[in-house]
Amino acid sequence: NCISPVRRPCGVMVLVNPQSGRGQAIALYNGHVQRMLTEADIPHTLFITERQNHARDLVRSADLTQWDALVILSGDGLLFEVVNGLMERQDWEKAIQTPLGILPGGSGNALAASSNKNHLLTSCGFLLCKGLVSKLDLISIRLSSGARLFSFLSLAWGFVADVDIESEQFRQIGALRFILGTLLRLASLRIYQGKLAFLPAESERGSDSASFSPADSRLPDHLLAPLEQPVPQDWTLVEEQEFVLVLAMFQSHLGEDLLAAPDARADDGLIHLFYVTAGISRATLLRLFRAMQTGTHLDCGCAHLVYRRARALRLEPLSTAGIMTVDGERVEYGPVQAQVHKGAARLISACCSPPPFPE
Ligand SMILES: Nc1ncnc2c1ncn2[C@@H]1O[C@H](COP(=O)(O)OP(=O)(O)OP(=O)(O)O)[C@@H](O)[C@H]1O
Repeated sequence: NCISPVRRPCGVMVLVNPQSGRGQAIALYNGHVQRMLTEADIPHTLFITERQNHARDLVRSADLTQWDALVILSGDGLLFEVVNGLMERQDWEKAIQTPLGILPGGSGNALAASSNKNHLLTSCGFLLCKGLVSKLDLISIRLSSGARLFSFLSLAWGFVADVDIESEQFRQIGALRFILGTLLRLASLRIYQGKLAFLPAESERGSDSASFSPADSRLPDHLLAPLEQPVPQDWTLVEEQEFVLVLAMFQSHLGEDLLAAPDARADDGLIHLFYVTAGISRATLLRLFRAMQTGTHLDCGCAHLVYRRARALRLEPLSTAGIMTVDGERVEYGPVQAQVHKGAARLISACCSPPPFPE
């Protein structure tokens, strides 16, 4: 699915979050990344983020004619800011075509792991130097307040979202925080009540309900009906209303070592929807997460785990408070819906074969 190499020599904006992961991103830049980019003759400028939303503000106002690629040395959270900053620009249509690169510096690094066979910093840096660009799906997320976000990774509610956010207090131990968080949440396993509906991927027609917010012309969500109306008739309503987790994946990896949706590709135009219904035992849930490390959780024969491919979904929690995450970042809690926009952004990744230019 490779569409073109980045023009070379090119100017690269490298955004580093000094707080990401175990706070080693600057050291990674000084130790590895700077040398690789210099050796590959890639002119670049370092921007160190000073606060939340700094990267979002930077790319929203940047003169993008100066930059041929935006590279994030951080976790998925910083890329989430960059994607949304680009989509908030007047010239969003052109801006979102700027190739994006990710060098793993966070504790999750799911996109870096999804787009690379060997998800080491070095292999990501190597890809960046090769400059192969492929398409990346963006998922439009509508929150009940009317806010709209663009996601490239995941939407989570229940167990996974709780672990992600509750384990932030253990940030100092890096990716181990997810294991610790999982064990703690398993010990006090909860049931989450809500309604789930989705448009199956195989549905040919696609909903013809009125599209959203005529005022917002960015990537119109033609599959979604307004939240206060019922979902369109060709959607599937999930009978169960008691869940342990609902997880919509847009990439293969939920974390560096969690292959949640083995078949997912960056631009497959699909939402890989997983949900686990109430009644699952702690031991089985733990087994599922262990199997997810090798992407074999669907082979466990667990009747509580359901997997569907979708193009859009709606989730309506029945509780008024809780945790919901988009790309691992906490978002406002409440009814939410999502629709995939195939290949709307561009990613520097390993999924190009063969290389379009001689090495
Ligand atoms: N200088 C900073 N100080 C504090 N927070 C920052 C700073 N720069 C960025 N942030 C915020 O830190 C949050 C986490 O960043 P990021 O996701 O990149 O790292 P991570 O959480 O370690 O990685 P992952 O998302 O893969 O777990 C983001 O919401 C981002 O806005």
